[in-house]
Amino acid sequence: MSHTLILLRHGQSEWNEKNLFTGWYDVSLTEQGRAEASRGGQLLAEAGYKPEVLHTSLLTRAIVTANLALEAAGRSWIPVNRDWRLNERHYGALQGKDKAQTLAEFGEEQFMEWRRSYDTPPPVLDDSSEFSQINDERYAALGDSAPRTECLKDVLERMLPYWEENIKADLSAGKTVMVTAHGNSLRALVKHLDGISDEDIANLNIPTGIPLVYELDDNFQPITKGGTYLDPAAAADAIKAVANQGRK
Ligand SMILES: O=C(O)[C@@H](CO)OP(=O)(O)O
Repeated sequence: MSHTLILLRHGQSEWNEKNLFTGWYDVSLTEQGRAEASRGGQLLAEAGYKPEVLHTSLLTRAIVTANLALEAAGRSWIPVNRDWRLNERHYGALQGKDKAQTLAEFGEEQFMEWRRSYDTPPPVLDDSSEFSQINDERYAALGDSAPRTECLKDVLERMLPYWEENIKADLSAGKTVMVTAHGNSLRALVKHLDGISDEDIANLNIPTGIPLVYELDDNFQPITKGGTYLDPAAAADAIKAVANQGRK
């Protein structure tokens, strides 16, 4: 039996538009982001996909994207699970910083190390920062283990238990699963699914608002490596734009 997994990165957020490192900071979608989310749902409906259960992060931009996409697909009624393990990577002390300014200040190598290396986290974010989530009630259960910065490896390690215990369980039950999450939490999941090396994952970028569909075999291995974007031409352009963020 094959399994259908739909990955959807949230639509353009207010801080994507402003070119700021976002991480766990909770921002809303722009009008463009809302339109991308609805179009993502239309693409699903046109291709005949019917999500039966939704998993999202605890961040508004993913939640609103899922709501808009499911509404457009006529599937607003499906059960929902939300978990911090699907959150964007905590961007540490870079949260709230301008990407172009950070590139200019620290140079290409350090900038890319922080953005795309597998195992180098940015400096930790101080709990007293206006960009900290340390007193946010939605993470209260994490206590002192709540992250103050994360590299992609950290994201993979905290996301995998959720994949194993929650998402795979729904897929095993024969459900079409939609996961609405973030650039880096989805990069971590795709790295795991496609077996991408620690080096090569630096070159993988995920566009906003375009569904990426994986058909998985009995062993949860992708039948088509890399999955299938429902609008491949738009995805290719948007992937380039994400890769080039921070550059004029
Ligand atoms: O700022 C962020 O949280 C992420 C996603 O928007 O950015 P980047 O693509 O630079 O990892």
